[in-house]
Amino acid sequence: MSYDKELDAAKNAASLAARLCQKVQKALLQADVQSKSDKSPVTVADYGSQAVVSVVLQKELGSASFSLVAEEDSGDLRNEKGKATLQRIMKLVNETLASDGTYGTAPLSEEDVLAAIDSGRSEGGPSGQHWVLDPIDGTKGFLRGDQYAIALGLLDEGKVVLGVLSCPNLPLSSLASHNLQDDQDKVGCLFYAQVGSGTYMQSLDGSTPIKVHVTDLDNPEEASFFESFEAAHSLHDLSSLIAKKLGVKAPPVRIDSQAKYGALSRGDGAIYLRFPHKGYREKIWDHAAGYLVVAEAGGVVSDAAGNPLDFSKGRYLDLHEGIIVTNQKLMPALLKAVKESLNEKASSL
Ligand SMILES: Nc1ncnc2c1ncn2[C@@H]1O[C@H](COP(=O)(O)OS(=O)(=O)O)[C@@H](OP(=O)(O)O)[C@H]1O
Ligand SMILES: [Mg+2]
Ligand SMILES: [Mg+2]
Ligand SMILES: [Mg+2]
Repeated sequence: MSYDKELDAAKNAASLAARLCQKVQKALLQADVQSKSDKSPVTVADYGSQAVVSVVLQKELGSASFSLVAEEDSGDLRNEKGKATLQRIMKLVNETLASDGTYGTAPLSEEDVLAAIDSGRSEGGPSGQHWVLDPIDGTKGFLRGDQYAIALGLLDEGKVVLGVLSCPNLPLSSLASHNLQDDQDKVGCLFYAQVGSGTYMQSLDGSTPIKVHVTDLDNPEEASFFESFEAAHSLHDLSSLIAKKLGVKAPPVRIDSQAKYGALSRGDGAIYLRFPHKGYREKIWDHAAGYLVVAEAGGVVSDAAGNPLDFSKGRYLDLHEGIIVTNQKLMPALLKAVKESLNEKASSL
């Protein structure tokens, strides 16, 4: 089965949402940032991006059987306190849709915007098609002016069949060769993958796509690894123990969001390690798009016991301990190092 039509719609949606996010990141006001009930930050751009993606997908593909599993909901925007924020989101969404020329025929009302955000309340699951969206993955990175991604996947019968990652701040050239002082380096990458068809990257302003591959490195000593920028999101001590066991010499590359999956898919680094603190449950929108982008580029994504990720269980992923990503050659050694490190950690408690 081909998902070409869905892929075109997803690329449009994720690119347009990036336009909205870039505009907000350039002129971020304190008033644009709110705290959710779990204390994590959310901005007008998270809500606006979710609304834009929902509207574009439904305009392109119809709304009859549309199902979207997405991170944000409109709860905090429906009370008195949220009124001004909602106004700002509506303005942003309408300006963004109008800037494209294709989607902005009639401006959306406040109710339309709330409904577009809330279309993301689907529970997903093992049957039928469900879009999976993180409107801004790495909100903390977004607030710092660092990396973030608009991550959009499509599930069909419980399997990820499309993955699109829009990374507005990721340099087009490899992070491995990237000179952070060199602000001439162009940024803004769009990664996309369709199951069975490989992974491609183009610039967000529409350059010719190039096919990308994970690294073919087989010596762990030459590998470098990615992990979360935020220590609260992943156990940095544990990844450093794993890296030491593998003989990795390079220091960790800490960047926010699924930009890590994008960077890995083009071989900027060889390994991604993610070990959340005890009790945290991973959500499918934090991994669905990134997973396919890496898998179609020849990489392997699994939990810490080597099991494949199962996106068919609803909004959450059930995992053993954490998520590890690398190429096929390095995976056996990585799994061994992970197992030994987890055992050491358990016996030291
Ligand atoms: N405690 C905890 N543990 C693990 N993960 C958490 C935790 N809290 C949040 N999150 C999720 O992390 C998402 C951000 O992705 P990363 O961890 O890759 O980026 S970062 O480097 O930490 O910024 C982030 O995604 P966004 O909310 O979309 O930014 C969260 O879903
Ligand atoms: Mg996220
Ligand atoms: Mg998010
Ligand atoms: Mg969030």
